[in-house]
Amino acid sequence: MHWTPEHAQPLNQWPEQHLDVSSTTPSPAHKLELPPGGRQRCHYAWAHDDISALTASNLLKRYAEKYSGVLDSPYERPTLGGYGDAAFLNGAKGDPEPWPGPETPYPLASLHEGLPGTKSGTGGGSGGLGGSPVLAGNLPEPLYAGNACGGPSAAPEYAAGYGGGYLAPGYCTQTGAALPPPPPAALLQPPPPPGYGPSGSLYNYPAGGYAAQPGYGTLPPPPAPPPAPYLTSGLAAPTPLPTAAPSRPPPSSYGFQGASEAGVSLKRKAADEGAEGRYRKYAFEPAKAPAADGASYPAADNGECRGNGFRAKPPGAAEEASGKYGGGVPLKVLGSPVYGPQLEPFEKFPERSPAPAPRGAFAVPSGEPPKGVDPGALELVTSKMVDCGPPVQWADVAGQGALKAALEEELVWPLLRPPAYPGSPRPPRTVLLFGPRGAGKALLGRCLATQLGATLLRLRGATLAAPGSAEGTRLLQAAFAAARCRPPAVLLISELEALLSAREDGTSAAGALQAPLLACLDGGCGAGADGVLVVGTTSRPAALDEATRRRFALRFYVTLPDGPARGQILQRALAQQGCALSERELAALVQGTQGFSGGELGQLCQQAAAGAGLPGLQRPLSYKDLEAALAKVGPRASPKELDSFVEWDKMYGFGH
Ligand SMILES: Nc1ncnc2c1ncn2[C@@H]1O[C@H](COP(=O)(O)OP(=O)(O)OP(=O)(O)O)[C@@H](O)[C@H]1O
Ligand SMILES: [Mg+2]
Repeated sequence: MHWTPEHAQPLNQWPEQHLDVSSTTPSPAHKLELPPGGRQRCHYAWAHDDISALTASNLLKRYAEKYSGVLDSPYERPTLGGYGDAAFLNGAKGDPEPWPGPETPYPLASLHEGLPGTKSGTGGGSGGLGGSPVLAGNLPEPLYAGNACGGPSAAPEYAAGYGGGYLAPGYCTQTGAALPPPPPAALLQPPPPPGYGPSGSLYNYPAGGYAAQPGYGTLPPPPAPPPAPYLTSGLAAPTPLPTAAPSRPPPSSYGFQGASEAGVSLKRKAADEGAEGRYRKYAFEPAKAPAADGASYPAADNGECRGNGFRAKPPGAAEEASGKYGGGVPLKVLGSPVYGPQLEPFEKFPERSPAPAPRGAFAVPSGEPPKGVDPGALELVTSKMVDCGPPVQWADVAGQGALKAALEEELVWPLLRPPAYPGSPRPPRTVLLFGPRGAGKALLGRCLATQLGATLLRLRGATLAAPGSAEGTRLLQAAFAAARCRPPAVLLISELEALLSAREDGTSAAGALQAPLLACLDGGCGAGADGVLVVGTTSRPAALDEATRRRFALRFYVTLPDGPARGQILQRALAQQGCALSERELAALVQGTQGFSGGELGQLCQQAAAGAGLPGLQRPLSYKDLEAALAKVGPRASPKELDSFVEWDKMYGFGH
């Protein structure tokens, strides 16, 4: 090829032209244009194709020697820029200075990274010699094998070394005269020294890539990286970090109130690491198989039910715990040893323990029905209000990573641990969970009971305050008393706001319930006793007056589920209906259910099933059914309402 005036391009356009390395003589028409900053020496390679066979052979020999020298040198080499001929790749020869032009110098990676077959296979093909985009971007592709543009293949002798691995895609537009063929690949890439076998791998990736993570949003496993032939087989390859979550350090004290905001927020951030981080146990677990009888909750069996999802066994019946509870440990010695003596078969009012448990532990036995409590109401509470649902683990609550971590750190741990020293601060016994309806407040209350190994008693504010319910006060007091009789106990009062504000028409007993509630929260009905945790939930925190608000030592905002959490809740709900959506359909559904609470997502699935005529219809639920249901079920919480939660949280919440 002869030089033509079309090569007389300004320097800044020069990289658009192709480059021949067969000559070191600059063309007279290649005017030197000094970029800003000045460049003292600059030579251009000049293309021509009329060199003799002898010259060509000499050139080939020269470059072969040069590059075989490079390849034979130790692995830790400087970048090409350090070599005398670094500019070979940038179009200028013998200039070791970085390119001082207006653009930043082209990054020159280590030559090893650019060589075909090394680990830099992810650079979109631009990781060729030195990874120089100039070179890669201007080589006329038709010369090289592996040309995605369909150009003629390279001469067979170059195909192996120039397999197109370093050609970035998109060079099809370069149809100019071809460069002289590059030197044979065999010369540029001598056989690796012994031990540098192509099978050597830099990282311990599994051959087939990593398995997809369970749960929503599973992505296809990442492709295994290309082999790294430059590692000797004897070299110890870096090992991926261990996947087991490190054990969490115990809290240094019970001073939850004094925890600094910064420290708390850092802990919360760590909690958001979800399944991959140290809070792995908070990861949502796939749907559990429904009970054999179809009931989601085992039938209440008051003789055995402790209200925390666990059934106490007769003495001596050692039930092997599942892996979750520590293999080989009988189920009845759950969690902290503090609960060992209490996790015995429940009797209605167990005898007071002769040896009182240490003060401050959550499980101080009492067992005596308090005086002044209506026995009938107590009996009613005991038989009707003890929740015998299945245990709820942290992983059963989708999302809410930071909140779950906060509850565990601020509530569960302090309650489970004995006091650090006599007179140390008493752990909190009251917590308020507020947030939109169906956000999972009650679910978290049940989870707390499970974590504490506690009996769960449930009260609904709206039921107690129902018009005509003169029993409200008696039931409320009895519930507190019953909780005290069955320590450790969690008393879950949902719709708390219903107990507080009397209706204007006077049909509600709500106003009358506020005083007994406050008295009970102050410990008058046993709530202050060790071993009872009161969990109040409300979707109208603004309705709480200051007196009530102050009674709750901790106040947490339960937010609506985010996208991944919605996906998990949906997947779980749909799996129970035998419906499996594709990933795309699920993603679309998650997108379409923004602002839905967990409860509303459950309603959506039920509506879809009802709309499709299930369960009579013998086909699985489809995406279309869900789309149709979306027209009927929507989010109830308005943006304004959500803003008010955020505001309230800022003012009175614990700010997890
Ligand atoms: N994060 C979640 N993960 C899994 N299920 C959830 C989640 N949030 C809500 N749900 C499900 O949604 C339903 C309603 O939840 P829950 O009763 O706990 O809401 P709530 O906040 O107490 O509502 P309300 O204010 O009406 O009392 C339950 O079936 C619960 O299992
Ligand atoms: Mg609720």
